[in-house]
Amino acid sequence: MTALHVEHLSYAYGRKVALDDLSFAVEPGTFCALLGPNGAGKSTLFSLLTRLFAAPSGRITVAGHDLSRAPRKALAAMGVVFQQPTLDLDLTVQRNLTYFAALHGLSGRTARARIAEALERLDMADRARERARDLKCGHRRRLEIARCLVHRPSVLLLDEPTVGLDAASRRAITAHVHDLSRSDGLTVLWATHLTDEIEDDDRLLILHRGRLLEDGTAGALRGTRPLADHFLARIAEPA
Ligand SMILES: Nc1ncnc2c1ncn2[C@@H]1O[C@H](COP(=O)(O)OP(=O)(O)OP(=O)(O)O)[C@@H](O)[C@H]1O
Repeated sequence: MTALHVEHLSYAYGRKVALDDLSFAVEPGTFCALLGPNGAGKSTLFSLLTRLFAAPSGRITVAGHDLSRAPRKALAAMGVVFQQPTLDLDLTVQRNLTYFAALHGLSGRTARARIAEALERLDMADRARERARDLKCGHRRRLEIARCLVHRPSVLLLDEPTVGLDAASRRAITAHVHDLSRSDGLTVLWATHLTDEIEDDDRLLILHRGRLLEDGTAGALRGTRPLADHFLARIAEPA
C-alpha cells in the first residue's frame, strides 16, 4: 500500500495559483524530500495534507485512507511538525507530551510508555522535567518531533523543520529523522529549501511555482554535480 498518494491536486488563493495539478506517490519507509524555493507551494501542500485547507480538486490518500472520505483514519496515521512551533512553553517537556497524548485518547500507563519511548528516540529522555521555554531551539524542535511520534503514526510530515536553527542542530535533527525512516520504517515527507539536508538515497521531489519539476532519487537526479547546483539550474529555467 502506498503511504502517501497525491493525485491531481490544485489550489489557488483567488487568482494566484499555488499548486497546479500536483501528483506523486510515496512508498512506505521512504524519506522523501520536498525541495522548493520560497513560494514554490510547499506550505500550501502541507495545509491540504493536514486538512487545514479543503482541497477543491484532486485526491489525497494517507496509509490507504482517503483524506476527505475517512479524515479521522487518515489524520491518525500522520504525525505533523509545522513550520511555526506549537509547544506550550510554560509546560515541561513531559506535560507537553502528556497533553498531546490525551488529545489522541492515550492516557495513564500507555501514554507514559509511549512518551518515554518517543523521548528516548530523540535523545531527550533526560530533559523530561525541563520547561519547554528553557530548552534551546534545537531541543524544542526535537520535542516537537518526539511529540508527533506519540500516537505511532506511519507517515511524518515536516514543513521546513530546521528553520531558524544553527548548523549543528540542523544537522542533528536531519540525521534523527533520516534514522527514524531507516530504522523504524516511517515514511517521511520533509519540506525544505536547503539541499544539504538531502541524502543521495532520498526520494526527491522538486517543486517550483506549484508544479513538480522532478521526481526521483536525489543521487540519480543530481548526477555528477552537487545537488545545490542542479537545483539552482533547474529553477532558473524559464517556465
Ligand atoms: N494567503 C495567501 N494569499 C495569497 N497568496 C498566497 C497566500 N499564501 C501563499 N500564497 C502564495 O502562494 C504561493 C505558494 O506559497 P507557499 O507559502 O505555499 O510556498 P512555500 O513553498 O511554502 O514558500 P515558503 O518557503 O516561503 O513558505 C506563493 O506564490 C505565495 O505568495
